[in-house]
This record gives sequence, structure tokens and C-alpha cells, in this order.
Amino acid sequence: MLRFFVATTNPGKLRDFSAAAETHHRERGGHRDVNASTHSSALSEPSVMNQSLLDSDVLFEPLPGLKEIPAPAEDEPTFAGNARVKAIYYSSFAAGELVLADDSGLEVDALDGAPGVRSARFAVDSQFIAAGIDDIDRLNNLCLLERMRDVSAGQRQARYRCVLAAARDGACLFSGDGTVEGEILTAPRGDGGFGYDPLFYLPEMGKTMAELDLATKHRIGHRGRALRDLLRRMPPTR
Ligand SMILES: O=P(O)(O)OP(=O)(O)OP(=O)(O)OC[C@H]1O[C@@H](n2cnc3c(O)ncnc32)[C@H](O)[C@@H]1O
Ligand SMILES: [Mg+2]
Repeated sequence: MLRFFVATTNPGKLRDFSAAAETHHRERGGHRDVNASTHSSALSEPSVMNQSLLDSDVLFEPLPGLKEIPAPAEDEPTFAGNARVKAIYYSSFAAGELVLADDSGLEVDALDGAPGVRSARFAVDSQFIAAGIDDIDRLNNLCLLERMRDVSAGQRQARYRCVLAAARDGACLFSGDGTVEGEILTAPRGDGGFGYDPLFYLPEMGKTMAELDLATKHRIGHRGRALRDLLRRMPPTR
């Protein structure tokens, strides 16, 4: 059993990690079944993944006591920098354990890459006030729509980025990153996911991220890709 304590305050990210663990569990079953005619490669990629990982179930548990731990500053200029800072910081609250941190966000071409590492704080940074709305995801989405009001249909390209970092006892051990390309809609669609998902449209799927089930989001999304990259880079002995 490979267990990560996930150090995130975002319940949407935790749901994504649960979906990842389920996929891995299911695929391990599929991998053992020599008669299976189809083999999905959403998390397990036998040619590149170390044997100990293929033999393990992967478990993602919320870091115990996270609510009581003051959040670290996320002031690094890159997702990689912030993921590393969070993983190292939170690992000191779980001695001897593998602690996983996620830094992610949205880059919009028409906004010169904003909100980027400031994605969680976009509406606050923009001093965007909408009366009666206390839900930060909704506020961030309204802010994004407002900032893109004059951007034409062909100019709305964007991508999600995710960097995951794993640390133990104050040392960052390995990391992974993932990206998914899309476009920003002019009105929200779908009620799944979190954050900017209702506005993030995937042309090849004909759906927003908020219209996908979690297994599909894991397969094509930035977090799923970052996780597969991290597991691929993980040393065989840990
Ligand atoms: O730092 P932690 O505690 O992990 O939680 P957070 O929500 O503050 O996370 P970030 O600092 O990494 O900010 C990322 C923001 O980017 C957005 N985001 C990242 N991944 C997303 C996803 O899969 N779907 C929708 N929005 C996402 C969302 O607004 C997040 O709040
Ligand atoms: Mg954060």
C-alpha cells in the first residue's frame, strides 16, 4: 500500500484524488486479468511505472489535523515553487509520512497568462466585488467573465496547469506536472467539478470540465496528468 497524505484545503482537489485512487485500484484488477480484451491506461502505465507501484494500491488521505494548521504563504512565482513550499511545510506535521501538495491554476492567453499562480485569489486581487456573493469560486468566475467581456470567440484559449510535489520530513522527494488545453466560455455550463470548471470548455469533448464525470476528468485533466507524471518519476525504493 502506497499512502500519500494530501495537504490541500480544497475539497474539490481531494475529490479528484479519490477518483484517481479508484481508477488505480480498478486498473490493477484489469492489469492482472490476462483475458481482459481492453486495458485502460488512465493511471497505470506498465511500460513506464515501477513494479512496486503496480503491485500497490495507492491511497490518498487528507493530512490529519490540516484544519488546525496555519496555511503557508503561496508567494512563489511558479506552480512548481508553490507546490514544493507547501509539500515541505506540511510534511513537518506528519513525521515519516509521504505528504503530497498541489499547486494549480488557470492561464488565459488573452490575459497574458493570468490568473496563473494567483488563480485562487483572482477576484480578491482584482478588487472584484459582487454584492451578496460569498462563494469564492463563483466570485472568481464572475471576475473572469468580466475581465474577458471584450475578448472575441477565437481568442479565448486557456489552460489548466497542475504541479504536484511529494515531501517527507522536510525534504521534497519528487514532483510531477500536467496541463490541459481549453477555452473560456461566455457563460457557465455544468454543475460538477469546482473552481473555474464551469467556464473551462474542452473542444474535443464538447463539454466543460464541470460536465465531466470524475474518472474522465482524471483521464484528461491537468491533475490526473500531473499525478501520472509524479508516479512515473517516483524512485522504485521509497
Ligand atoms: O492551496 P490549497 O490548499 O491546495 O488549495 P487552493 O484552492 O488554495 O489551491 P491553489 O492555491 O493551488 O489554487 C488553485 C486555484 O486554481 C483553480 N483550480 C485549480 N485546479 C482546478 C480544477 O481542477 N478545477 C477548477 N479550478 C481549479 C481553483 O480556483 C483553485 O482555487
Ligand atoms: Mg492555495
